[in-house]
Formats: sequence, structure tokens, C-alpha cells
Amino acid sequence: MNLKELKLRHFRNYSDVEVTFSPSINVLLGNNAQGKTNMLEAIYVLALTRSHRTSNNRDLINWQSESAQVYGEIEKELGTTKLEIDLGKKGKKAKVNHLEQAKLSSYVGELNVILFAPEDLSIVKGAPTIRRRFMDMEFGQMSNQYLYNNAQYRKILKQRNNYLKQLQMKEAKDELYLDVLSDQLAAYGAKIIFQRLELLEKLQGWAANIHAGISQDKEVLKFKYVCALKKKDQSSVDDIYQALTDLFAENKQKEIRQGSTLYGPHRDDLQFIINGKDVSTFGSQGQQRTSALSVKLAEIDLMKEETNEYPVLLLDDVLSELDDNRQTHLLKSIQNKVQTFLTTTSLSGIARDLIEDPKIFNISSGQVESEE
Ligand SMILES: Nc1ncnc2c1ncn2[C@@H]1O[C@H](COP(=O)(O)OP(=O)(O)OP(=O)(O)O)[C@@H](O)[C@H]1O
Repeated sequence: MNLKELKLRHFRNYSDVEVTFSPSINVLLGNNAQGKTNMLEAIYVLALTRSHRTSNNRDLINWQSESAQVYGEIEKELGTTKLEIDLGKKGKKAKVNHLEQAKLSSYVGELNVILFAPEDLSIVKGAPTIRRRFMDMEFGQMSNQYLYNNAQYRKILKQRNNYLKQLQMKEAKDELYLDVLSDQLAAYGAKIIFQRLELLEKLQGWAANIHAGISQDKEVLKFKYVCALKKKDQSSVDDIYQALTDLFAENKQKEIRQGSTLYGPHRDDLQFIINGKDVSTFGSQGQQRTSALSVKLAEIDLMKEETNEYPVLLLDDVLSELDDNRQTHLLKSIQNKVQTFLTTTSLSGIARDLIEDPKIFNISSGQVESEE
């Protein structure tokens, strides 16, 4: 798929712009603080209805305005789709071909994006929330079912945590209601964990190949899903459901004392292992970067496999963070394959040599000019 046209109205520092993109590589060029990342963010919002860098919609609306719109035209194998996100101070609307979508799961998936920003280089070593968010954002785009299960899980988790707090404070007494919530949570939690395991196994296949290429076959990259369940309890949705149910039953009093849900996919993690060793503890900075890059590039192939379309790749200032070998791998693997948006303050070295025929947009104070 590719994003053919983007219109922004009152989004961040853009007042009113309309841009037509190339289906291959688009370079957003400009000095610091001119609006390059804002444009990538707009594409991300168009795909996922939310930003990767703020949870507050108001941040996305121009300071002088009451509302903002992001409008895009997506070209896919089966035709063109028009997407629109309207952001108001009170909420947002998501439209597909001008029709408002009530459910997130009927909107997300129309435009799939993979964002790679310098922070992603810390996916290996950073906090577990980064890796959980990574799984949820990527797998949610590949599977409506994952997105739905995750939304239901979050809703019940919130209710269960509230109820655990009430039991902790002795404002509630009925533990039967807690059992009902535990059962519902285990049911959705099991589906999420099972799907994560399946998709991670596929992703590992792609990532291991890419990693072997970058490390000249010296390193074998593997993933390990880290959770409270024993390996033997992870082979089916039913097994996981049973194991989660048992965990909730065994730890009921502990969870009431802490007033919080201690088990389930919201507590799980992902570990990266090179040649049998945990990369976050024993890996060099270079190995951590190679692992992060391999995972990101693997997502492109996995998304194609799961959805039949290549996603759109958003590279926010990452080239300058990668050495020549890694830049070369990145640029060679996207060339003629995925539509790419790349922000940079200057296009130099390897990138200039390797990117064939980029479409360059000069961005300055929220104005965009394309170099013909
Ligand atoms: N809601 C908003 N309304 C108006 N301007 C905003 C809003 N939010 C951010 N900005 C402005 O947008 C600019 C930042 O743009 P952006 O983050 O896209 O920079 P950039 O071009 O990617 O720069 P860098 O190379 O430093 O990352 C800043 O000048 C900031 O003040």
C-alpha cells in the first residue's frame, strides 16, 4: 500500500498543506523544529488514530485552532481508500471513505505503518512497557482480532484493578464478583498471549535472517516471550486460559493486598537473545542496535505476510544513528519494496549513494515545498 496524498489542516505547526508523495522514497528535509516529525506523526495518526508521542489530542491541534484534520488517500492492490481523522478538543472522529467508524477495529488496518525512530533503538534495553507497546501496536495493525481482544482486555483490567482496590480498602466484600472479572480477563488474556506467541515466532524467523546478514553470519538472534506461565501451559488458548485462571485463584489474597492485577499480558515481556545470551544484559551497544534494526525490518515482511500488503515505513531521523553497514542494510532492504518517509536535516554519504530517485520535500516553518 502507499499513501498518495496527505492534507493537513491545523495539525501541529501546519495550517493548511496538501502534499502528493512518491510511492517509493520520500525525504522530508529541513532544519530542526520545522515540522518534519510532525508530518510523520500525522501519517501515524492517520493510520492508528493516535500519536506515537503524545496521548493528548490537544497537543496535535495547532495552538491557534480549535480542531485539526488529517486526510489521506491510500492506494492498495484493490483500489483507493480515503481516510480522515478529525481531532477536536473533546474527541476524535475516524472516517473511511467519508463514513465515520464507531469501532477502532473497523478503522485500524486501512493504512499500516511501521515507525522507526531513535527511541526504537532502545527496544532491547528499555523498559518492558516499550516492548509490550511494540507488540500491541504492530500486532494490532496485522490482526483485527488482536486489536479487539486487547481493547476488551484493557477494559476488564481497569474494572478488575478498581475492584481490587475496593476490596483492599474494604469498600467491597464480594469476592465472587472478582472471580467473574478474573474469568473474563483470563479469557481475553489467553487469546492475546497465544496470538503474541504465534506472531513472535513468525517475526523471529524473518528477524533472525536479517540479523545473520548484518552480522555476517556470526550471530543467531532469537526471541523469548517472558511470562508467569510455564512453557508446557502455553501450547493452546485453552491451556493458557486454565493457567491464568489458576494463577488468579492462587494469588487472590496477594492481589487484593496489592490492589492490582499482577499476572497477564500487561505484565509480560519480550527478551532478545544472541548466541544464547540475553542481549539487554550481555549485548554490546552495536548488537542491541542490530537486533532493533532486524526486528523493525522483519516487521515489514511479517506485515506483508499477514495482510497481503507492504506497510508504509516511517523513518524518523534514524539514518544518522546507524553506522554505514547498518544504513546499507536498511536502505537496500526497503528499496523498490516499501513506500518510505524519511526525515533528516541533511541527506549525505551512504544515503545519497543508495537511495535511487528520492522525492525530496523541503520543510520550513510548517511549509512544504517539493523539489522537482
Ligand atoms: N500544537 C502545535 N501548534 C503549533 N506548533 C506546534 C505544535 N506542536 C509543536 N509545534 C511546533 O512544531 C515544531 C516541531 O516540529 P517537529 O517536531 O516536526 O520538528 P522537526 O522538524 O522534526 O525537528 P528535529 O529535526 O529537531 O526533530 C516546533 O517548532 C514546535 O514548537
